[in-house]
Amino acid sequence: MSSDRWSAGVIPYAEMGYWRPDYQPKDSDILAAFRITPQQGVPPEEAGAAVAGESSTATWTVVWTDRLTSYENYQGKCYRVEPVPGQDNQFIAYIAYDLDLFEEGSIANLTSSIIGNVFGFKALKALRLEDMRIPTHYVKTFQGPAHGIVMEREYLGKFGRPLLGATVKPKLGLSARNYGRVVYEALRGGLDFTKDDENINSQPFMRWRDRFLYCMEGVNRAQAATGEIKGHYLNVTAGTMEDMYERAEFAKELGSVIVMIDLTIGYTAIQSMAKWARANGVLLHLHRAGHSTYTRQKSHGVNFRVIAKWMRLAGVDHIHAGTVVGKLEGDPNSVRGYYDTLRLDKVEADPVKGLFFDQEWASMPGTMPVASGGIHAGQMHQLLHYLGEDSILQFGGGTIGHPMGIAAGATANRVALEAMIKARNEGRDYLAEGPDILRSAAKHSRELDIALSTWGDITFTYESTDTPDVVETPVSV
Ligand SMILES: O=C(COP(=O)(O)O)[C@H](O)[C@H](O)COP(=O)(O)O
Ligand SMILES: [Mg+2]
Repeated sequence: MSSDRWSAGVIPYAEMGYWRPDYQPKDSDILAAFRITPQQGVPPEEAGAAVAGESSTATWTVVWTDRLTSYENYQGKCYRVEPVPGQDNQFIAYIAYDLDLFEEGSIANLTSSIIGNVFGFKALKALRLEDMRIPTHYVKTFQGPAHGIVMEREYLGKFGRPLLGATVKPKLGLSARNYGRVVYEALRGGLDFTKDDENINSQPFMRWRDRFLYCMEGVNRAQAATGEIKGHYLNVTAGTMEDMYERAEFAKELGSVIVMIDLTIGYTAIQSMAKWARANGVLLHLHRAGHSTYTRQKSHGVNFRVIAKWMRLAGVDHIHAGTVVGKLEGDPNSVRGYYDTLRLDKVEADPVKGLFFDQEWASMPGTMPVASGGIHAGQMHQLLHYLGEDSILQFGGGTIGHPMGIAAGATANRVALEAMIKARNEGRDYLAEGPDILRSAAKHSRELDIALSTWGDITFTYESTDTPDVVETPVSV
């Protein structure tokens, strides 16, 4: 390293040792891929070095106290910068961080480094964290999903098909008793779960305790009517940890198999609830409320695949991860990448799916991805094809908006799903034959017939904002 490093004043980050094209990342390093858009006149290597510096040890000027540390170990090292195909001023900067920089088992600590200050850097026009490689050394310091996909299926006694759910609508305003009726109708009609919406917490029109009581009455009656285990995601999101624990304890006391939290509660609160969920044998559902404020734009923010990784480490059993075909953002290839990240034990780097690194989960259980937002029974073949069997398909409007009522909406979804699973198990090309499979199932189900005639033509075909840079073949849905 040049002795100029110790000249007083401001010297480029690259010369301070944060640009290290010779560096070979270690197996135990935490790796990050950032999309950088430098300001005019800032060389990409300097921009990458600045991100490496500010997200690890550096400040804007030389400090003599570096000499009191083994600073070369603690420095983040930008080891590669590549131009993004088709973009004249975007680069992917790869940065390696030594494991020593991070506290074990803390998403808060990991993120305070990696996304702490760097996104406000004046020398960058925009910055996006595209992906991270979490070494197994660090994976093993996290609890991971409170129960995981396998255990959830065993608790529920439900195998071989996606699970079905519905978000109670309208989002706000129902009284506790009317709310409980929606839960009952949807569950007895054939769904496995119903769900509080992200913004249902404890408002004046329906306090949490009343909601919990009426929802659990609905769950219990539906279980008795169908002989199946049913659940309602009781949203315990609240202003303080104490309130969340109180609500979760009450949910458990009433026999709920699942509670729910919103991403807005913060990483530490999520990890605390995951610990609680494992200790108490209650499944933990996470709604990614708020994520699009920073995940959606391609040049700035944090890609959802990184949030998915952090949340699997943090320990949630369910996470909303996109539908491909529904009303909200979700490019098919990117969504495949998120689902792989959440479910597989070993995920291979794949630029088509936007996955920059191999990721080993070292037997950490999987998190169940939840598809929710503008989906309906007429899309069942596509949902099964894109999202696979270990997923939860959630139809809010697509259950509660059924002209024959809520239970009929639920039945339409269940019949459509079972017809599709049967076709798949018989080896049919269910994606191509999907509409026919649904139409013949509808001959025996008036509920499905009406669902198809009401929503069959509804599609949300808009261009995706967030797509991987390398696209296999354009997929039309
Ligand atoms: O209320 C809904 C869906 O309602 P509906 O089924 O009536 O459209 C969920 O909050 C969103 O799907 C969340 O989005 P995401 O799952 O993408 O985070
Ligand atoms: Mg919602």
